[in-house]
Amino acid sequence: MKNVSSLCLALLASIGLTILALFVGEPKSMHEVDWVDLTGEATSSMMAAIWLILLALCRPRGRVTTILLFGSATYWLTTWLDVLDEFIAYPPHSHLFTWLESLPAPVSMTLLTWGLITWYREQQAVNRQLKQREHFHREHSLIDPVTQLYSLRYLLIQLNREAVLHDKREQPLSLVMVDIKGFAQYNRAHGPQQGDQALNEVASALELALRETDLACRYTSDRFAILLPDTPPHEASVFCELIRDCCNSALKGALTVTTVQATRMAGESEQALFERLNQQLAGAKRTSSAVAEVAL
Ligand SMILES: Nc1nc2c(ncn2[C@@H]2O[C@H](COP(=O)(O)OP(=O)(O)OP(=O)(O)O)[C@@H](O)[C@H]2O)c(=O)[nH]1
Repeated sequence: MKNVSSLCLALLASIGLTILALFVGEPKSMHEVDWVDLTGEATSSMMAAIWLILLALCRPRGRVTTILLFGSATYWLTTWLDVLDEFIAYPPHSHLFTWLESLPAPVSMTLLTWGLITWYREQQAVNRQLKQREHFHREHSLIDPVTQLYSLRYLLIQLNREAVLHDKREQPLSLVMVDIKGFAQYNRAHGPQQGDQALNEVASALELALRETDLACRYTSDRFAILLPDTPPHEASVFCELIRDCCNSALKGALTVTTVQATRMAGESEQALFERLNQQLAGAKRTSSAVAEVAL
C-alpha cells in the first residue's frame, strides 16, 4: 500500500498521545462527559481520519503528498486530542495538553494550505506537459513517418483551403496521383526494408520535381498525391509526365509508377475529386496491364 509508513506514524503518534494523556490526566466520570461536544468532536476526528487514509491511498509518493499527509495527520491528531479531552481531565497547572490542542491546529492548516497550493502548481505543470505532448502528437500525425512527406490529413486541410480560392477567384487547381506498380510483390520478394527504400526514393523524386507552391503527400501505402495550386489541365498534364519520368528514373528500373492527373471542377467536393482520380488510376493500370499482356 502506498504511503503506508505515514499512516503507521500517525497511528503511533495517536497511541503515544493517548498514553501520555492518561499518564498526565485523570479519567472523567461518565456524568462529566458532554455528549453533544463529544459527538461533534468524534465526527470531526473520524472525518479527518478518512481524509488522511484517502490521501495516503490515492496520492502517488512525492513532495506534495508528504506535505498534505503531514498537514492532515497533524489535523487528525488535534481532533483526536479534542476527543480525549472529553474523557480525561488534565490538572490545572499542566499546560502541555492545552498547548497540544491549540498549537498544532494552525500548523496543520498552514501545511494543508501549502500542500494544496503546491498541488495546484504541480497540476498546472502536468497540464502544460499534456498540452505540449498533444501538440507534438498533432504536429507529427501530419507527417508520414516512413517517407517524411505530409500525410493525407494535411493534404486534405490544404486542399480545403485551396478549394475556397479556386471557387472564389477561379484559380485552377489540379492534383496528380502516383501509384507504384507491383509494390506488394516487390515487398514480398525483397522485404519491407527494401520496400520502404523504394517509397523513400519516390518521395525524394517528388520533392525534387515539385515547385514551391506544390504539395506532395503519402496518400496510402504505395500511392502518393500531389496538390498543384493555380495549375490548369494542360500544365498538370505536362507535370504528370514529368513526375512519372522523375519517379521511374529514381527507382532505376526496379519498379515503375503510374501517374494520373485531374483538375478540380468548380464546387467539386474533395471526395468526388479523389474518386475521379482513383477511377482514372484504375483505368490507367488496366490499360498498362493490357499493353503488357499484348507485349508478352
Ligand atoms: N515496405 C512497406 N510496405 C508497405 C507500407 N505500407 C503498405 N505497404 C505494403 O504495400 C503493399 C501495397 O499493395 P497494393 O495496394 O496491392 O499495391 P500493388 O502491389 O502495387 O498493386 P497495384 O498498385 O495494383 O500494382 C501491401 O503489400 C502493403 O503491405 C510501408 O510503409 N512500407
